[in-house]
Formats: sequence, structure tokens, C-alpha cells
Amino acid sequence: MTFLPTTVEMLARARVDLRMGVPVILTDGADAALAMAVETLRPDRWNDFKVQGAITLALTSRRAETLKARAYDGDVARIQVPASADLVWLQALADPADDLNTPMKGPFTSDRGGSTKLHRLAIALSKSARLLPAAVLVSVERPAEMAQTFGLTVLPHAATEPLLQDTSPLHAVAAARLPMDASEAGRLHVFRPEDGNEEHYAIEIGRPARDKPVLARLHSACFTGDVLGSLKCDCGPQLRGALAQMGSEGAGVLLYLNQEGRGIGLANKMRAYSLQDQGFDTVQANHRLGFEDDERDFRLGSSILRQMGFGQVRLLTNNPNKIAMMEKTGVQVTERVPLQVGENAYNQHYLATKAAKSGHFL
Ligand SMILES: Nc1nc2c(ncn2[C@@H]2O[C@H](COP(=O)(O)OP(=O)(O)OP(=O)(O)O)[C@@H](O)[C@H]2O)c(=O)[nH]1
Ligand SMILES: [Zn+2]
Repeated sequence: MTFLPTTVEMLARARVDLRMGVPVILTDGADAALAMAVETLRPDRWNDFKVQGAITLALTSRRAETLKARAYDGDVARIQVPASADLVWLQALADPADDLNTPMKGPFTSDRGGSTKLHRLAIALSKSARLLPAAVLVSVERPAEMAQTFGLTVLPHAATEPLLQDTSPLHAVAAARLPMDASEAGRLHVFRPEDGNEEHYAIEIGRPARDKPVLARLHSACFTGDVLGSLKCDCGPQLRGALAQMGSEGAGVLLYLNQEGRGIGLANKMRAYSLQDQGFDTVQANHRLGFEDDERDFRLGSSILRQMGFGQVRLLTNNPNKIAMMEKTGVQVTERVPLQVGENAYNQHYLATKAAKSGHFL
């Protein structure tokens, strides 16, 4: 039946479920669990959830490290949730906002042994829903029946996990001429992924030759820097500097990738900023929230460039990882063009941290 949703479609639905505080069912052969994101748990749902059986809280080992909880399974920790636990307890484990005020949250008991597949999947789903990477899970005996009764989304691990690892195919949906300050010969192209996630944009300046290296920039969305002129980072000046350089050379392509906050979303980036106000640097803040330093997928960039016919770039960047990812995914970087603009009193520490911890060129 063609109306039956595919796994990609079920995955898109599951993201919305988690954002709305609706549980999803994860399966792996005979194993099945009901899972919910901690960030969007509501008291009524929690009351119904907690009576289903023994509850496990899945966190990343990054978050577990801050909480001094054991992670026996590499990147995932499975913390036993005591019967007395309430939403405040769970949310304090998921969200580091109050860590400094209440540093002693434990001791915690972590599970070891057994399968971690569903826990890892629940965390990956929470991340892809741009929520805090924390989920509660409880085993269920009759997943199909439960799904049917409550109209819940079911995701089989084997089919879902590869989709979360891969870059969804992107399709050009519309393009039009866009005269800009930097160049009157601008053209904006919109690319839409098949997985229902954010669209990404390519701004083409002039008509760059496809058989020569093009001046290119992979810019990640930064609402605070790009739109508001925030002084905490260098994104605004980098965006305008790259476009200006393309304008003065008469050709170039700037990809505007909607991966706000290095892929954690604006809400989580604001949580990270709030931790930075408590004294943590940009990398430490991401880790305390349970994220890696950088959660972006730069394969998106090479996919768009290749679709537009560009195989070689002169890349405007200070980030060696962007160069490595381009090369790995089939776009040759013939030259790195430095983009050092916008340093100020507020972002000096941020730029120094990126150089020291993320290997950025100075
Ligand atoms: N999580 C997090 N993201 C941040 C912070 N400051 C800026 N960002 C995000 O970091 C990204 C910066 O993107 P880019 O300018 O492409 O960054 P880059 O990796 O430094 O590389 P180049 O600019 O090419 O040298 C944007 O998505 C910003 O929203 C922060 O403190 N925490
Ligand atoms: Zn920024």
C-alpha cells in the first residue's frame, strides 16, 4: 500500500512527537521500549510513563562525565531512575543550567551489560529533534498493540539508525535572482532534504566557471551573529566579508547551512551561552550539555556544491575540519583563503578557544 509511511517519514514524525512530548516506540528484534525526550516531558505523561516498569535515563557520556555518573557503554550512559524520581530530578540531570548551584546530584547507579541500541537511538533522535540529548526509556512487552492503541510512531532500530548517520539527499527546489549590497549579480538557490529537516541555501555570485576552482564559503547559520550583529562570535563579519570578497572578484558561492549553533539548534546554543556566562568556554559548554564540540554535518556542503557542478573550491575558512570533510566527500580544496575578520573584546576568548581546542588557524 503506497500510503504506508516509509522509515524516513516515520523518523520525521518521531522528531515532531519528541518535540511535542509524545512517546515513540523503538524496537530491535524482540526488544522494544517506549521512549520520551526529557526536555518535553509533561507531568501527566510522566505519571503514565513511570508505571510502565523500570525506567532508564539515557544520557551521553559527555553529560554523564559532568554528573560523575558511570558510562559503561562508550558514548552512552544508562542511569537507573529511582521510583521516587520526579520531573525536577530528571530535568536537572538533562539540563546543566543549575549544575553549579546543586553540584551534588548523585550518587547514580548505571546499568551495564545488555543491549544499548535503543538508548543510543533515543539520544540520536533527541539530538536530531534539536532537544537536549536525554531520554527516558521503559521496556514494553507488546509494542505493536501499544502503538495501535495509542497511535504511536514505531521506529525499528536497524532501518532507522543508518538514516540518522547518513546525509539525506538534497533537491534544488527554487532559485531566483537576488541583487545584494555585495553584488547585484546574486542568485539564491534553495535546497530541500528528503528527511523533512531544515532547508539549506546557496548564494551564487556572478556565474562562476564550473571547471575551475570557485571561491566558496560554507557558512553555518548563526541567528545571533548573522542577524543581530552579536559580538560574541565572528559570524556576521565573516558572512558579510565572504560575500564582499565574492562580489569584488565577481564570482563565488556561499552556502548558508541551517546548522545553528554548530548543529545543536538555537535553544541549546542559548543554554550554552548561559553556561559561558557561568565561566565555561564554548567547548566545555557543549560538553556539559551532553553534545560534542561540533555536531554539524559538512557533507551537506559538498553535496550541494557537487549538485551545482562545482568540484574544486578555494575555501574561505579558518577551520581545518571543513577542509578535511570537503576533501573526504569529493570536493577538492585547491586553496584555503583565510577569513579573519570581526575580532573584538567580547569574542577574543571564543576565537582563542577555537584555535586552541578545535585547531582553527589563527
Ligand atoms: N554551540 C555553539 N555554537 C556556536 C557558538 N558560537 C557560535 N556558534 C555557532 O558556530 C557556527 C559558526 O560557524 P562557522 O563560521 O561556519 O564556523 P567555524 O567552524 O568557526 O569555521 P570558519 O568560520 O570557516 O573558520 C554557527 O553555527 C554559530 O551559530 C557557541 O558558543 N556555541
Ligand atoms: Zn556566530
